Amino acid sequence: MGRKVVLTLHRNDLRMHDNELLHAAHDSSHSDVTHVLPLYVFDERFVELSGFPGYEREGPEARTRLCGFWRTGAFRARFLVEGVYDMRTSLRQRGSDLLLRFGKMEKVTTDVVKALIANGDEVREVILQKEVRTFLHTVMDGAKGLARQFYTEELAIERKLRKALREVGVELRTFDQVPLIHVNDLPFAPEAMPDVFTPFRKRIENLPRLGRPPFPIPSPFKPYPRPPSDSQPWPGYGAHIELEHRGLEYVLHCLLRPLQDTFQLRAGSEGKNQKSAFPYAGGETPALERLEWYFKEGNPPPVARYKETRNGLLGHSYSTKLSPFLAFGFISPRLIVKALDEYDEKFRSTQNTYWIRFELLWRDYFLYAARKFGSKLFTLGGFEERTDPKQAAIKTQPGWWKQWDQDQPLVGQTDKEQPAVRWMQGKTGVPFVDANMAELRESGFMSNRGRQNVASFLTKDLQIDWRLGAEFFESHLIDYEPSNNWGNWAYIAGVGNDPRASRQFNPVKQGNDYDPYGDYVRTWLPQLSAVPTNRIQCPWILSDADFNKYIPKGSYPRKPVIEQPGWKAHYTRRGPSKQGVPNRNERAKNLGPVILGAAAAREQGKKPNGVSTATQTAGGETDGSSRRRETKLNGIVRAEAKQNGSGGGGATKARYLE
Ligand SMILES: Cc1cc2nc3c(=O)[nH]c(=O)nc-3n(C[C@H](O)[C@H](O)[C@H](O)COP(=O)(O)OP(=O)(O)OC[C@H]3O[C@@H](n4cnc5c(N)ncnc54)[C@H](O)[C@@H]3O)c2cc1C
Repeated sequence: MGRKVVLTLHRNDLRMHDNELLHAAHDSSHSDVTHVLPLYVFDERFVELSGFPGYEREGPEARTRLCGFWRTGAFRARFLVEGVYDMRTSLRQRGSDLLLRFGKMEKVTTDVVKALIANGDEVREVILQKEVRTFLHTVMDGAKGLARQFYTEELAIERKLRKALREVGVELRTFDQVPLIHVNDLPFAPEAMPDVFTPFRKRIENLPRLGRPPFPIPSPFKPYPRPPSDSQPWPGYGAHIELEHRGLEYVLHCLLRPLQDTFQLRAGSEGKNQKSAFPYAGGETPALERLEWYFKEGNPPPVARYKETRNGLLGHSYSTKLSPFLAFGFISPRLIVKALDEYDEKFRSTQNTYWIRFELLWRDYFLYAARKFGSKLFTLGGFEERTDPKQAAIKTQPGWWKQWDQDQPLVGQTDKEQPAVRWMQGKTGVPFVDANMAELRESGFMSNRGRQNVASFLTKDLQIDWRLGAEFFESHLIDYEPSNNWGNWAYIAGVGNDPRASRQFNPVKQGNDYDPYGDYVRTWLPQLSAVPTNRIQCPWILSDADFNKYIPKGSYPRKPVIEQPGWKAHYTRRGPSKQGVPNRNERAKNLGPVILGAAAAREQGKKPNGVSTATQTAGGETDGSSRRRETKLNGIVRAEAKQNGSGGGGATKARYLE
């Protein structure tokens, strides 16, 4: 008699705990199912597969759309492979397995289903995690007055898969399990969610509970359907017997092989950087170890200091470091909330746990905002094209953003490279920015504080198209998640949902505040090790003699790529500057028509209003430090972020925060 099989197709849900796919495949509605086949497909659209001998790609290389960076850089590729093999081990320990294949997800899956059917098996259904951005998006075409519909990339793939499976008589079932708050539990229709974070958060916080309880791990596991014979394995690239046996290192080697180009260091190919703030391997096992360590190790455990340490830069203990695990679904957000609840219960303290929940709501906020605004997540004018079309029109005028001229070859001299290139290389000459970029390039991680600073520097100081930054992060970050990355970038660039679009960071002040002894800069820019602490954030003000004395020749730019007047007050650390010229996003709010004129002038090759574009953001500074008001609500300490490091979202009267 043929086997009755359910196929669970895994993407960013590579875990045993709280996995609705595995739960559904084993639950009572499938009591007559005899086998479960878990499948993972390395999809050529997201990960470059040309390093596998004999692999024939169907589509183009897995590169980002605008800048052509590898979509999955070396650190994330390693992290992913580690996680996939970790899940495979866990499944094998339970008598199951994980089938690994390479290609296009919809094609590979359908081929496996066909092979099962040809073998006389009955395929009951294929189960898949629904990605949040799986929806149809309607856009009005202004010129033609027509409504045009776009598929998100995820929806396009899901539709193709559903169609191909239907043709062989098999249904696809999807489950929503990426956000903490299930879509059906939202206190508003997803398309009517509040545009701004604070009202979104407040509505969610009024729910009776934050997220559903996690699903248990199925026990026992239904057996894995072995192929008819070793000589006839399940189809698809990867069926090759050698690949099956060579394992993780071989797969990794093939994935890393093509990932060498100008801005991609040999990152990841040599394993973990000892200095990294994220020293973990990928997978559910390390994720659970981290959770355990963070919530239980020591008395009190690290979670007890989250609020005070979350803006740290060095070492792994300063924040939860759960984002990379969340991005691949190695850990479920509901399990994190369970750990938070248990901690609250045990220690009767909600101070720190509140702030972790708060941050997790930022994650949900960006996930749902991406769903609401669809393709606007990736457009130059961002969400603002829908929320404030007039502002968006100003900010999408030609000349508003500078571009990276990719045809211009590298000149090999730092101070002559294009500003975009200096930013990517971590050679802007502004140590706090460069140290963060070095950390990203050499470890695949960067703190939230660092991300805000380098993003602000690229978009507000250098005025470069923010999508370059988003794509660079997409390529390099191990915790890359589309909605959270692009949403945060748009937010900082002033085209997202930040009610205060003028948010701008002063990297000298930020360096003084968050790296007061220069330890962080010295860790990632060892060539600056000998620079005295009072000059470590602004080495350009050293005399020539001192610069040459402290910094090895040619190892660091003599001058920063840009110097803002507002930084000067912080060279001598006299405290925060009160002066400031509004940055251009602020001007866009107040002086839209003037800037429109300026943009037009720039297009004609003139300097707008006699001001060079480089100085238009002069003086703007945002510290981003916490200004929180804590109130008691329902017996729980709640905190209002007037302005917080991750973009508190609350309106504030101060133009520049100290
Ligand atoms: C320009 C920019 C790009 C970013 N790109 C990503 C990305 O691709 N993927 C990603 O997961 N996060 C991204 N973030 C958000 C944030 O920087 C990281 O989630 C955070 O640094 C991860 O470290 P952690 O897990 O120790 O965070 P913690 O401080 O411990 O926070 C706990 C969790 O809350 C969530 N969280 C915290 N801050 C934010 C935030 N600002 N937005 C959304 N969720 C948040 C994360 O899931 C995080 O794991 C980006 C932020 C900026 C400014």
